[in-house]
Amino acid sequence: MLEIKNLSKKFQEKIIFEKFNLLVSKNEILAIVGPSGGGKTTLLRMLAGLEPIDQATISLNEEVYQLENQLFDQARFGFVFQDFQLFPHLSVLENLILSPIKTQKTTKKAAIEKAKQILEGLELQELASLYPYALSGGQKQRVALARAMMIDPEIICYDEPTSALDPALRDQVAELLLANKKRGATQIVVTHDLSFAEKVADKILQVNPRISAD
Ligand SMILES: Nc1ncnc2c1ncn2[C@@H]1O[C@H](COP(=O)(O)OP(=O)(O)OP(=O)(O)O)[C@@H](O)[C@H]1O
Repeated sequence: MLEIKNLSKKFQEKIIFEKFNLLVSKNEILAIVGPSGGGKTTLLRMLAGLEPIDQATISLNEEVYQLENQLFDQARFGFVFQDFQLFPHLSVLENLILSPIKTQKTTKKAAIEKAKQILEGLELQELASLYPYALSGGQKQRVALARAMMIDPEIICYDEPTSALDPALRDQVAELLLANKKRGATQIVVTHDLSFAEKVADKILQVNPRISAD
């Protein structure tokens, strides 16, 4: 269970979050929707430790994180950002195996085996030796999803995971999220796509309905 209480965040004088609360239970999929500029990406960036949090109480399975020490245990989180953040100098397979080898001391052989399995599940096995520049936007998006799953994170956060995909591939991503749920993952998905949210989510949370695009 991930719980965020009384989160505040400002950029200069602009209030993005004020006393914002979020609760996602183990195994749940929470969809976060809201207007452009409402703070959805900022929320994920704060969880990823990429953006400082002004104030909040955040706990994961009742264990409270000390924000001032940046004690987020990133090995328990997986993130798929909108710009995918694939390493350009590494092949698809190398992109997938880097983190488990570095952070979890998985053997290269085991990591490759797992990567192949995950790629197959997403029908991406043909892409294993390609470099990111040779992939389409939708392929990069699904490789980023595959990479996030390599470390079996407890919480997986996705920023607009279907934005580059046609309807058939959107369905594939929906199935992937549901399969991750079966595996025990807790998931947070930021999306503009309400029908996708309704299809996969247990709960839908509206962020900052008052704030409109700037
Ligand atoms: N580093 C920053 N410095 C100043 N303002 C920022 C910064 N990052 C984001 N903002 C502002 O914070 C607000 C929230 O941005 P954010 O990208 O989180 O919104 P969003 O809900 O993800 O929007 P979209 O749906 O368009 O992706 C916007 O007004 C944005 O301009």
